[in-house]
Amino acid sequence: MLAKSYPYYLANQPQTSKEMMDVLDKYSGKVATRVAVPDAKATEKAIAAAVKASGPMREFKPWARQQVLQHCADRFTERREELAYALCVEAGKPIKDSDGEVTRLIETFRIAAEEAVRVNGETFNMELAPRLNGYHGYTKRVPLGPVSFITPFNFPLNLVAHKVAPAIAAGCPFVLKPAERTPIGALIIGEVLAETDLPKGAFSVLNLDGKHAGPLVEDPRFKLLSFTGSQIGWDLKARAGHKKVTLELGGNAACIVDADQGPKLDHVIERLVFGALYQSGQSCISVQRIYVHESIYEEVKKRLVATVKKLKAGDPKKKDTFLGPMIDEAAAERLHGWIEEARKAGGKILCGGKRNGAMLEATLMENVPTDAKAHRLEAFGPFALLEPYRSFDDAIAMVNDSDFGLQAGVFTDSLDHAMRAWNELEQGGVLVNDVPSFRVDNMPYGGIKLSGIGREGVRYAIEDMTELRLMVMRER
Ligand SMILES: NC(=O)c1ccc[n+]([C@@H]2O[C@H](COP(=O)([O-])OP(=O)(O)OC[C@H]3O[C@@H](n4cnc5c(N)ncnc54)[C@H](O)[C@@H]3O)[C@@H](O)[C@H]2O)c1
Repeated sequence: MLAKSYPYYLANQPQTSKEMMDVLDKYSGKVATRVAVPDAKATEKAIAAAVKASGPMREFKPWARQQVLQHCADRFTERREELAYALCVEAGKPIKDSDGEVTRLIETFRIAAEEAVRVNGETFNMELAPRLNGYHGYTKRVPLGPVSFITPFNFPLNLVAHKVAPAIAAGCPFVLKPAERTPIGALIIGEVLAETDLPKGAFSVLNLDGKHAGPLVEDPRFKLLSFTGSQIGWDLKARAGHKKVTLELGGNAACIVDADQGPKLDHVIERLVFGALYQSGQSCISVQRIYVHESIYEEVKKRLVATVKKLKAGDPKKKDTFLGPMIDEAAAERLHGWIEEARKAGGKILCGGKRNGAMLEATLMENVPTDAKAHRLEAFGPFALLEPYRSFDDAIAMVNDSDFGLQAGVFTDSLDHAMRAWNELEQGGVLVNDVPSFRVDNMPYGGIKLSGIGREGVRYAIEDMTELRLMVMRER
């Protein structure tokens, strides 16, 4: 069950407001609950409180940060069902996947609890020449200070966790603006954080829409803006002034299926279907382009289509639903338009292609021209295209023919091809024998090209939220 309404959080405290925002059940389209919306004064108070909390957060020692993070992980475990249900309703995410996301929320906080006591510097030798005898160098990592976070709709818990948990581990006060279509996950995280003894002002969770989030981007009192979302991130970076900016943006991830899969093809098909269609393809590392060696192309195509046609679509609250709705009708309409455009330009629909409101059928296509939107832009929906390739050189070139570079996958038993993929694919990460849609929460995760700058994954986010401070000591 969801609460009737949810407060926002200002300087660790729940707040009501005259202005309320509806949150829709994404499957039924009905109002599921309402959230309190802060005004401009509250945003200013949240920033001032974060500035004031910088000192106390710095002094809030690693063991105390660890305890807070552990408490959160324990409370999320106790509230697992409620969290999964909230996600299922607010994001239309199938309940099994929602439960999986709660697991990742818990894991991310547990990883951060471990990392909180491992934020180390180094000792280095400065005696490089006789004139430097007796000099020693030491570094430690110090928190940056107040940081601002903006998160997208598609992982309302885990992408919030990837900012909030490292911030606590690093000792940075933060102001978070969750996606306005899916704020509930972040607000339950806020409710749990409010139970802890984090210093006053250490966190605020503000239910703002993009138009009212300007101060989180522009205010110079923030030392870092960490943004996950669409290409709008680049505009925000241009407005962010001198602060550090990390951007986790989208992609049109590709996967290569090399020749000679033999009996392993069963696993390849299962992973490709998952990678392309899991949570209706609304993942930044969803498989959008599948390049298959020509010797097995027809077989892979036949088996993919047969598997996709069996997937259960519909109510995300039902346990056996694989494919739920897209986030809203406009998103489904947009991708449906791209599919139609690709079809008219010579692409062939292998399965799916029809839309009913926010429900878009799982769609596979081939012969999609490389300049079609469905090929070049981020589909961010239940869609993938297939193309055969002749040589591994061709496959690498096809994957790299993209403005994005988040993750790519390659199924191969050839060590040479695996190494070539790792060396030559222009990506933040290369998955060998799995789909690019794979992520574990301690790995460095992020992209190049239009997919962003910086890496998340708890330890890497902590690096972004701290800076090195050097001490040089001379013996005398
Ligand atoms: N690389 C990653 O880790 C990753 C993970 C998940 C999603 N994504 C990307 O996120 C996108 C989907 O999410 P979305 O539709 O919520 O993205 P979005 O860019 O529309 O919204 C993301 C967030 O930015 C806010 N926002 C929008 N305009 C703003 C403005 N002018 N000023 C301040 N904030 C503003 C939104 O309110 C929301 O909170 C996809 O492109 C997806 O690939 C990337």
